Amino acid sequence: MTPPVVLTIAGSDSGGGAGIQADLKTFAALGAFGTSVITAITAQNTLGVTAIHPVPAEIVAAQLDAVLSDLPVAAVKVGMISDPAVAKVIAARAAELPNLVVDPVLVATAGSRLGEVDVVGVLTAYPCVLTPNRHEAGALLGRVIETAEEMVSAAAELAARGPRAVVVTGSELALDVLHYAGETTPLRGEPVATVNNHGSGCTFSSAIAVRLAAGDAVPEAVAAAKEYVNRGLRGGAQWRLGAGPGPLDHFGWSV
Ligand SMILES: Nc1ncnc2c1ncn2[C@@H]1O[C@H](COP(=O)(O)OP(=O)(O)O)[C@@H](O)[C@H]1O
Ligand SMILES: Cc1ncc(COP(=O)(O)O)c(N)n1
Repeated sequence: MTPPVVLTIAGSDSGGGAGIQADLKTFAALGAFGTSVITAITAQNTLGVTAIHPVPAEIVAAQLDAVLSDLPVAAVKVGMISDPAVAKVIAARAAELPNLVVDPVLVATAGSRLGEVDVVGVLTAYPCVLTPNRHEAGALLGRVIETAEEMVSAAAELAARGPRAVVVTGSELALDVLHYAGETTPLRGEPVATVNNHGSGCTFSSAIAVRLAAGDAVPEAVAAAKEYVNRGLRGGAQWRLGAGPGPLDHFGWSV
């Protein structure tokens, strides 16, 4: 059977743990055929980002044309966008991007800045599934989001800007908050004791896109993605890949 096609529009992580590399592994692991539009090349490892080379907007547009004009894309995940012109290219074609999931990437796990609120904020107005972590939700709203109560109000406020759903993720708390169809629901997971969380947000948003492509409704897609990330974190918990926060076990090699 022909697999569903999912597209990631994101940055490359040379260390292989986050960005395009995490997205394509997630797509493959969950049974989707992955395509990619690269928005930036980062020189990155588990310790951090040492250089960023933005891909020119016209090359991003050409990649998008090449994929959309030929392949039956069923869902799209958007990650790192560092250039306002690239945000414009994506926004101009947002209506053609089915099952859009936007991860408003602002800062890498190791602390380097990967995006700006003004640029990323452009896409939060589209009917997407928006997946900020607490820090990103706080940056988008201009205040600190830390507690479960603050996550609940942040999810509802961000949803009022236009997304069809918002999931504010809680990293090591394993508690996420979903706002969908007018309701806010806390999603509790099993916390995994690990330092290896590089790429967890990328993996989460990509897994949501795959499940939406497969026909899941938003709450089911989010629940399945949460479970997939949890497995990946458990599998990679004992891995020693790099001196900083390492990647997830995308293929279940260790669980
Ligand atoms: N240590 C952990 N144990 C269990 N779940 C986790 C852990 N860290 C992250 N998650 C889950 O991973 C998903 C991605 O969220 P998060 O790590 O907050 O994204 P980001 O990488 O953007 O900070 C969420 O479902 C979150 O609950
Ligand atoms: C190219 C790129 N894109 C995104 C992230 C965020 O990673 P995380 O999933 O850990 O928030 C990253 N570190 N690098």
